[in-house]
Amino acid sequence: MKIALIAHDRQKPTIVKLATAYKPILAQHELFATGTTGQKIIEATGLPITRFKSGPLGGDQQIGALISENKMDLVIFLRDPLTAQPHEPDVNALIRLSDVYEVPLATNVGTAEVLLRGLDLGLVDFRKVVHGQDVNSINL
Ligand SMILES: O=C(CO)COP(=O)(O)O
Repeated sequence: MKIALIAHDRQKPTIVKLATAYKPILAQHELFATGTTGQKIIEATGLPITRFKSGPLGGDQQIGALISENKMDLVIFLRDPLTAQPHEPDVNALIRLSDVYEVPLATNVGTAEVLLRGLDLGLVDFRKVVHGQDVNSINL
């Protein structure tokens, strides 16, 4: 599965802790991130991550574009609900596209943990249908 990891500045320590705790699960998947978030996770965990631009410089839009092509299966976006972001329209666009394409999205660490545990249990396998795998070969 393709997983996007994104965090606003005040949430970066949290996403680093999350990625460290769930490294064994994350390591089984293809990881993507916005620029600074990806850098911090790579430094802390050594996980291979494809990094896009920083969020305010278009990174959210780059990930949104992949969502619109069904090339992203799960998004963890730890938003800062208490700080205004200069690129709020990009943040909203990414979340909106996740809803349009029915991509599981966590915007806080509590939901992120549920999603990652669910991913490990195969609960996100419905995404394989999107990728053309025969529905009868998937335990839904
Ligand atoms: O701003 C962001 C998401 O909106 C995250 O970008 P960075 O990971 O580059 O800090």
